[in-house]
Amino acid sequence: MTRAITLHDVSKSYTRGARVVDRLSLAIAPGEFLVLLGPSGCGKSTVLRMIAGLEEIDEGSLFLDGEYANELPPSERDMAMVFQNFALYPSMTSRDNIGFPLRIEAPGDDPSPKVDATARMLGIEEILDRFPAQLSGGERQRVAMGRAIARRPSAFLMDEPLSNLDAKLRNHVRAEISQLTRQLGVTTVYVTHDQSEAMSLGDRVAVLRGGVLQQVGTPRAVYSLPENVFVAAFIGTPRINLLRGLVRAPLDGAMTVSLGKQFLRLPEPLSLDHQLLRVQQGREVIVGLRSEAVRIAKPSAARPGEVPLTGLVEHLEFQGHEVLVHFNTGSRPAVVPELEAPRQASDRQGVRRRRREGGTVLERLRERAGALRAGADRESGDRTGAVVTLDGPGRPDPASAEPRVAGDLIVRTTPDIRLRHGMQVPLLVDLAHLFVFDQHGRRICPRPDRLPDLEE
Ligand SMILES: Nc1ncnc2c1ncn2[C@@H]1O[C@H](COP(=O)(O)OP(=O)(O)OP(=O)(O)O)[C@@H](O)[C@H]1O
Repeated sequence: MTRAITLHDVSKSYTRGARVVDRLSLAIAPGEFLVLLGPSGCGKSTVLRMIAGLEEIDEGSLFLDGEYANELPPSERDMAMVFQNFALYPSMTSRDNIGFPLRIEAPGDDPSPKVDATARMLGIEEILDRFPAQLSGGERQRVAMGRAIARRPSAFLMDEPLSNLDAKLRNHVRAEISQLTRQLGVTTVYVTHDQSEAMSLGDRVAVLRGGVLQQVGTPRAVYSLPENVFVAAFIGTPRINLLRGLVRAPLDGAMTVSLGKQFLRLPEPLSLDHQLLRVQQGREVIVGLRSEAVRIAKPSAARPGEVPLTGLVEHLEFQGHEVLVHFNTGSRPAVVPELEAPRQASDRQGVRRRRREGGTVLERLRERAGALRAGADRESGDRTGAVVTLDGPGRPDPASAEPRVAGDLIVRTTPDIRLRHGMQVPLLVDLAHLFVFDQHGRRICPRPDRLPDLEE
């Protein structure tokens, strides 16, 4: 039987003070493949270990198939864990490793039929008599999977199971895991910091940052409608272009989003999404353009909804089937500095120091928004908003956060377009793919489900 796993307002702190998981609520359906995604140190493994019963839940509740399970011992949860280091017993053959949980579960029973069936399913019959030291990384991971599935648990909990494999093997085993879990129809909770892994495996992806759930949705939804700038920047390759913009909405002229030296003119009649931007008049916003939102073409080739920009070629990344062109458009990139950062207490000092020095773009945006706002968000229960997102403890030196090559706008193009460093190139921006985030980093275009409070 496969199970429903529900977390309700679950929190956890290891030491007095900072919560590493902060009021997390998630409902995972029976048979669902849910990926917990987020940067290192955001609390993913802690959530998994709380579900497994290996870590105590400080506050909130865990329900398994609707039954309160906070105090249920791990052995009674009927779940199997797969770890990144495979955790095989070195002195046991693959056969014994796979059969080990079966022998614990039913001492005296011969585990061979189940071990053989599992090995057939994974295509590892040939290596059953070898020891872990005689196996490749991929084979070891398959044996570890075999051990997890042999006793047909009601849920799999996988903690970065592919991170010790090389890139090619990772893709291969990733496909196998997807196939296998779907075939078995067992609820799976899978932890990773690799967004492409999350997108390709998950029925749904839950994005965590600093222990706080930012968004949960299908891979398509989190990519196409990220709720805040953190999710937008964490998901998608190449990373979304984030530019500082200023909304101008004169009473007697066209509405524009200024990007420093150039601007995006919003076509009239204004769409509802663009009309709602009017309340941002005179305010700084963050403009998000995924690489597919911009193409290289002359203004005369513009289709409805496309507006012109120009860019100076600063760098070309040849990828074989495509080229990533880094343009300088004269705009200033907005930085999400904590994306890859582990939480570190010592970072707090750095935050204070950077605040005194003026801080990064988003720090300044956040400060303008006011610290009070963060408190208001917490009280009103809105903890996914980017005030919290941008105000977290994990804040490394912005310079080291994301090595960005020169250029503020990355555009994908086919390799047959001949471009050279220093060329000025006409671009068209498809406003149907325009994202705008407010000072708090929350998405305001396309409009969020909940319309923003006009008093904010
Ligand atoms: N046993 C522990 N005692 C104290 N702090 C811990 C313990 N385990 C984890 N932490 C801290 O809790 C935070 C969350 O850790 P966790 O392992 O859940 O994150 P993660 O998102 O899985 O990270 P990674 O991807 O690097 O494994 C980190 O700051 C970590 O240092």
